[in-house]
Amino acid sequence: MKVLKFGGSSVANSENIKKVLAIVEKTSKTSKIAVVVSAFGKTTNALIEGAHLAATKNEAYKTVLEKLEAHHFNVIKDLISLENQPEILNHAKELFHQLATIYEGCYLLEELTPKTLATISSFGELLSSYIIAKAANISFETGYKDSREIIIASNNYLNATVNFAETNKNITAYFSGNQKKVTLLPGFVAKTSEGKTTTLGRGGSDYTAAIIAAAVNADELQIWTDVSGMFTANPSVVKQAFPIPHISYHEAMELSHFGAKVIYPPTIQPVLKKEISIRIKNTFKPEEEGTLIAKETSNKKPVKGISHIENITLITLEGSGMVGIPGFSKRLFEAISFHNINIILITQASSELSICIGIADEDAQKAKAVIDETFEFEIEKQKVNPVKLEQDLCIIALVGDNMKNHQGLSGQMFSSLGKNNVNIRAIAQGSTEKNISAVINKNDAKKALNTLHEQFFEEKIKQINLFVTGVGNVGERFLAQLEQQKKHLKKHLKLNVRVIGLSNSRKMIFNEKGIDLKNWKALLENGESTSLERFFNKTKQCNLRNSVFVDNTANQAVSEVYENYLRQSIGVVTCNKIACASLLENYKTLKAISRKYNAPFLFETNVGAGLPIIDTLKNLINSGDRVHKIQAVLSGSLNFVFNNFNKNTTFHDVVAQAQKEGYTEPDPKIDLSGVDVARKILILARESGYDLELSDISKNAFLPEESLKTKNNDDFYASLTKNEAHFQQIFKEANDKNCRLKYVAEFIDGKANVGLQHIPAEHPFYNLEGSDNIVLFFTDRYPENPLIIKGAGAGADVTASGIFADIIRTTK
Ligand SMILES: Nc1ncnc2c1ncn2[C@@H]1O[C@H](COP(=O)(O)OP(=O)(O)O)[C@@H](O)[C@H]1O
Ligand SMILES: N[C@@H](CC(=O)OP(=O)(O)O)C(=O)O
Repeated sequence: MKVLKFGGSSVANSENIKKVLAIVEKTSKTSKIAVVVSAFGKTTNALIEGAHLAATKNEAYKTVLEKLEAHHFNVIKDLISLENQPEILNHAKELFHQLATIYEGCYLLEELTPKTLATISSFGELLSSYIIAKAANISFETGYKDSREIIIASNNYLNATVNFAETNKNITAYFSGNQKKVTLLPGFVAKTSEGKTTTLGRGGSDYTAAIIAAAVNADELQIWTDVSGMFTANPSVVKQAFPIPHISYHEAMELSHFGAKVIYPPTIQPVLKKEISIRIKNTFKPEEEGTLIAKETSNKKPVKGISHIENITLITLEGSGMVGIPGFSKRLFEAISFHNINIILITQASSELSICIGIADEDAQKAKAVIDETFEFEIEKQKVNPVKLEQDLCIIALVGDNMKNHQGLSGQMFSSLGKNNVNIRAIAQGSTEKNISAVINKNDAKKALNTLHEQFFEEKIKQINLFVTGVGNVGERFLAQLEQQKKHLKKHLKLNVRVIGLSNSRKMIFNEKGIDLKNWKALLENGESTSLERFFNKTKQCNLRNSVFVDNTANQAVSEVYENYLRQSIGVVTCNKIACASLLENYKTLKAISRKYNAPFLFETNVGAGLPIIDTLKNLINSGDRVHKIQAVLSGSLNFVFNNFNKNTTFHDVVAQAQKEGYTEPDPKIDLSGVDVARKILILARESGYDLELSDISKNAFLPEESLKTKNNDDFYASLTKNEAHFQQIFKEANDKNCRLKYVAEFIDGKANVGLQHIPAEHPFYNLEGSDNIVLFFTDRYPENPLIIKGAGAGADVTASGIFADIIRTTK
């Protein structure tokens, strides 16, 4: 014999019930079966809500009742042919009439006892089982048995304890005398020995099915629900979660205790003793295998699943008077259990200075009152502090029988949470090591579950969540490259890089599933208005793991918000040089915060666009080398300008061309004044370990004073035209000596300067083409022949590729 249980979601409406009937009919062809059904989805909640409304003198209970009645009548009309409807509708009407009378009693008396609430809740299953049994009978012979006649339980009405001796006798007697292939029974409900209706606790239909399965020694217990098995994590929170094919009783119990709702924890007890296997199946995808729960599993993976319980309060009892005095914990636990408060987690510091327990939020105030009363004397004598409550928490737990045989799992768990700025308030690990639990803030639950899932189940694909600001030349190219490389990154680097937030100076858009990069322009145009603060707040709210803020602007204000991101453990990748070239103190603070919060701060594109200059320098320094001298041509735009400027061109036109090709900063004066090059050599000096300010760098300006003083691009260009003779003179002086003009940056033994130089033909800078950059590092290991890096040092495409490389570096 097999026992099949269909949950509320499986019988939520007539369409679903038809699917259930098909499964029942098919299974009954090969085995005798008992079918346990829950109330139609959400009915129990509605019944309870109606009861509370009635007892608080709120007439809205009538609306709840009307809606329930209408839904049940509609299901009957959908499933049963017209001529058979009257009998069934009449019986349902009779049940609703009884329910209305009980509600009215609560309304008049303004009272709701657990006994009355249990009776009210039982109507969901009584109605559903009756209707489904009648519908089934149309196609195949189906018996019906009211579970209250066979399951006997205590008068703890909302969470009754089963009398197994009586119950098992009743069940075996009933089924041995019943030859029907299919018998339908309501879940959740039972009767006390005095004959009163009682219930087995929320989710108790699973328990009904398990009790029957154990009593009849069933071949299998099948739990049919709306997901294809027990998942590695709650699939509605962790999209990447997948069904666990095979899991042990203990693992399933731990997971369900810690919130994996697919089965109700006590379910396992009766079937475990008899070693009856449980199969979790999906009513809507019956062809999928689901999860098999049995005594042993062949799957030796240490972590089988991750689950969480929401709405937890931590209660801490602490005080110096507790040290070395036996009996404190005993008194605490006795007081708590006497008041029927369930303890979910316990931790005690080995110093014995504090005991900390985790309980459901709804019990918090009661628990505080009980504990304060129990320790009234000690609190008055200041041996123990008044109880401390911390709310809005949740528990996350790693579960697996085999965790005990693997070292370092808790280390991995806590370090990956720490890296993603998830603050851990308490931890507990059972001595059986089947479960490692952590108490964290409720708002971090989604991030924590996804982080742990990635760590323990998705070694292969890592998700990177980008928040990108700036969609100018560089930003646009970056988004295009990302779209183009998406598949490659997934396949070869196992990275799933998604843009979650995107903004320009006016608008922003967010999509937690990832913005469609084929269509970002139109989406952004229709986005909401933005500010740096709003973009940051929204990013913070998303609270996603592996988050990176990408600055593709050259904007001062944007460079001033990096610290906010880093403090949230959100990495920063930027091509904007302003932050790293700002005051030394600020640069050092950003670096320190990046280290403290474990958030990468990467700016490879600050020098030489996509060329690996800063990364190479870091590798030299980290491996113990020392930089003595740097000589470099670091301005792609100035190089382009002086490579193309001669007596046949005008300085104005060449600069305009450089800007058009995307080599200059948005304000070309930043390049031509030498400020941009000064910033770059400053960053290289700082990365080499020298404490320099921008003001320490001497600049040999070649622009006339008048051009330097202009306030906008138009005036700047006009001044270039006006001073054409000055620029031609500069060219002529170099040309007359057979030299080329290069804007050179130098750093020698702690001092830096930038300026235009005459470069002779034999010098390595002489043949530097187009917008190329070159850097010569003279170090302990490269004293005579420098380490040279050379290549295109400006342009949107190469800069975007440098940003790209930094984003990949954040994952290392
Ligand atoms: N680890 C998990 N695996 C599968 N489902 C889970 C898990 N954790 C939580 N759930 C949730 O449990 C739901 C099924 O439980 P429930 O709503 O009680 O079903 P039913 O209506 O069949 O009784 C799923 O839809 C899913 O959202
Ligand atoms: N209907 C009851 C019992 C039950 O087990 O329901 P479900 O199978 O839908 O979780 C409840 O909601 O608690």
